[in-house]
Amino acid sequence: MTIKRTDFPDNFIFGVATSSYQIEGATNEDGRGDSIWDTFCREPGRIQDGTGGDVACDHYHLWPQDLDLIQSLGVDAYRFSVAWPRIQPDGKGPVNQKGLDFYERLVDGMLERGLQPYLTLYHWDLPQTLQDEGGWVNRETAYRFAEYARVVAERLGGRVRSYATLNEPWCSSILSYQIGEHAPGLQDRRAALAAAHHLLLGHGEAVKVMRDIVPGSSLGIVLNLQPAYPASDREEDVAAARFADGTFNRWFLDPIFRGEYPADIWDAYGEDVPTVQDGDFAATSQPIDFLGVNYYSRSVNGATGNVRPSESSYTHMGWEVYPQGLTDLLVRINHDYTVPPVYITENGAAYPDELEGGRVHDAQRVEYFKAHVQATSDAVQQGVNVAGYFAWSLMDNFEWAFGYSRRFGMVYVDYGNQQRILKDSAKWYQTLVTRQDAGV
Ligand SMILES: OC[C@@H]1[C@@H](O)[C@H](O)[C@@H](O)c2nc(CNc3ccccc3)cn21
Repeated sequence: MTIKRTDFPDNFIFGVATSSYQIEGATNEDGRGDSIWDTFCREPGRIQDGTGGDVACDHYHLWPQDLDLIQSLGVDAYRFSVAWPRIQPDGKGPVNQKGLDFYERLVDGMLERGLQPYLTLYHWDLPQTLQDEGGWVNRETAYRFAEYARVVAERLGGRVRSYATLNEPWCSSILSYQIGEHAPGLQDRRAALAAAHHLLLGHGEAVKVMRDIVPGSSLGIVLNLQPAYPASDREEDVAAARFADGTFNRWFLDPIFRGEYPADIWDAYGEDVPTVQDGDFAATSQPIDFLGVNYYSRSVNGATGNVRPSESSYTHMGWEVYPQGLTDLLVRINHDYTVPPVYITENGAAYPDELEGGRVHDAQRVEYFKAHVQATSDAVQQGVNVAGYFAWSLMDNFEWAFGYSRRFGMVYVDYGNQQRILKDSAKWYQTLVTRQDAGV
């Protein structure tokens, strides 16, 4: 099998993705306020290597060369996120014009290079001042988010045609307020479920506001979805997989596409369920123009916990390489829900890359991308309306609780001198997207 660009529709978008906190640095520059990640990184023990996003890839200063790099790959689009604390340092009220100016220059730079901007409004960097008032557990934050969305849309609306409200509300709620591995690092399921609800409410309120400001633009949301497979056909394993699917996938898909929470999981959550007010589901489920799917791996669920199939290979994050899971996931959501066009907004892998003679031979990552681009094509062939694929990530960057110890980039970053070096995977992607018939 040789996956080729021509295996996809002519208007299929290939891109690369990043996020503000992971690449920008300049956390104290031009009026930017603190985010919850600046606070979290200062708390001892939170980040595996004790680092933070103060410098990261210094993209705030190196963005022209980084856009040149993206352009050199031959991709159609660039998925990036706007840092709320650069736009409203206190999360509400006064707007920081220098922050808006930065993103205006960045977007103009994309357009000048023929790159389509795919903007994400929120990729986890909540202004700390809002967290001081409860963060996403506070329903008011949903309304502050819609106000922030208005500010961005009013400034960039003439240039940007695609807006995702949230990146991965599961991570911004469950991982952050229940599991506690991400900022703000709380461990309270009731708080996490309230946060999840207010994130989805904020998504809905922001879409409502943006419909008037940027008519004709494509508005959507990005979910991390993970297909759950039972370890065996034993009833208890099947039940474990259904519960995992419910808490990870359906708890977010259902309020967006069905205007309700899944009854089985609602019952399982008992008294921890969120307070739902009249009109909330009308907001969370209003029509959107695309669904972004971040896919990395699957889960294999047993009654006594997750299973790690011994015959599979695993990435540096310990995630199983399972490309079939992407096809299965896309076919399933296309069958179970009435979905708009789908973008794979993130897909990629971390491996312990070695710089050798100025080269990085990341053969495992090349194979990962080939297999998952093929899996995406398989879903298209099975009738799923997939409109694009964004590789995670353009370049190595701050990998949240893992700091800089995990490299996801197709471009290597030497943090000592901020040099960018194309890995073999970047070269493979370049041949794919520029129709040079990349071989398998
Ligand atoms: O971990 C790799 C990327 C991360 O760098 C992105 O900022 C984020 O959007 C992202 N989401 C996932 C998948 N979801 C996930 C699940 C468990 C823990 C952390 C992320 C992977 N990634």
